[in-house]
Amino acid sequence: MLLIRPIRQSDYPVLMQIAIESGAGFTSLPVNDQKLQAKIARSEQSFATAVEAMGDQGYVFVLEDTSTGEIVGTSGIEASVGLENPLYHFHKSTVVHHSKELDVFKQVEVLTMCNDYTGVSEICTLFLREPYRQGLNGRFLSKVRFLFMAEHPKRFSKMVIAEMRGVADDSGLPPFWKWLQSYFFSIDFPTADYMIGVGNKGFIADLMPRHPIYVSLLPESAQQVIGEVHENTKPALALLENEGFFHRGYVDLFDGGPTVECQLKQIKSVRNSHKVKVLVAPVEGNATLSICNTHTANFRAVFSKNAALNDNHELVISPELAEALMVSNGDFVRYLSLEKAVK
Ligand SMILES: CC(C)(COP(=O)(O)OP(=O)(O)OC[C@H]1O[C@@H](n2cnc3c(N)ncnc32)[C@H](O)[C@@H]1OP(=O)(O)O)[C@@H](O)C(=O)NCCC(=O)NCCSC(=O)CCC(=O)O
Ligand SMILES: NC(=[NH2+])NCCC[C@H](N)C(=O)O
Repeated sequence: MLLIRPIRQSDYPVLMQIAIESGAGFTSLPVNDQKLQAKIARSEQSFATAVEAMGDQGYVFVLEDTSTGEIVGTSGIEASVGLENPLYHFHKSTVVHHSKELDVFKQVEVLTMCNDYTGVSEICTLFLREPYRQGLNGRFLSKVRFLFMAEHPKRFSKMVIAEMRGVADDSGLPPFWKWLQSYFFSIDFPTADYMIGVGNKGFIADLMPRHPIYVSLLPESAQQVIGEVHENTKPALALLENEGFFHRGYVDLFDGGPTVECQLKQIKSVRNSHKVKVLVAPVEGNATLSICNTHTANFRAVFSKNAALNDNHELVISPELAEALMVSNGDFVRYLSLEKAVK
């Protein structure tokens, strides 16, 4: 069975392995002992703390294959970004240059640096190891955040964003970064991404162009990737677009990847999840459900067909699922169908 639970200290070696596998551009997992250890400790503390209002919490979930005990994926939520460390984006907007005398009307695009998403919640760190990229595993890992947020809304902002990794060329370097590197930064992309990942962001304010940038003055290769995602991130974006996330012109400073947003209560999986009591009994349902308990430190989520609603609006779940979810008769769970919507 595949089970999602909060990360713990003993998962450190595998988190480091995933940080290495995910590569440059996967900003939230820098290959740095101290930062990864601190990330786990902060997550443990966040899950364990009774939170009445969102603050500086960060939650990391792992996907465990219970048949082997192996960790095969990660998924995360930052409760409120940009408060400890500024959160920067470029915003792409339109400027009109118009001369009545000459009858010239030019609409041009500019990128302006901003901190517009300060204080919102961010979903992040979505990574599934390659052999497990099959069936409903990726959907489960992405959507589990929405079950948790639906169950614990006080811990999160009304607005949720996701920063999607931008396009990289065959050598792994973002075409968008190349012009910034040559004119402004003089450091390579992995170094810049690493510095962001470990929270050293001061160099952005020091070195970034101070004025809005005309998109048409950038090299063609940089213009083309603004708002586009990395090949490996296309499934992650498709999952979020199905949830109702959309792009409003905010892009990453370094690789031009899009940041997408959705109001928490508008997220499809938040709207379509239900909280019910459980009844533990052998059962074979006809739809695959993703189910979580209502705990925080002992949060558990699974997906299975061995669950179905009965006429009393209880969710009947098999004893095996009840044990994995740490629930018994009469406890509450929250569930969501993982089936693909018929288009
Ligand atoms: C993101 C995941 C976990 C997704 O898992 P899978 O690859 O198994 O996904 P999947 O279930 O097969 O596909 C999910 C949906 O994407 C669609 N899909 C698949 N390939 C596609 C492509 N090339 N272009 C467009 N859509 C595509 C599928 O049809 C499906 O849509 P339907 O459901 O409609 O059929 C994985 O790909 C992964 O680990 N990627 C590498 C790491 C990465 O780049 N992570 C995102 C970083 S960005 C981040 O972390 C922020 C975002 C976030 O946290 O959510
Ligand atoms: N444009 C970017 N590279 N943004 C970071 C994308 C990766 C992802 N959001 C993470 O958790 O790390």
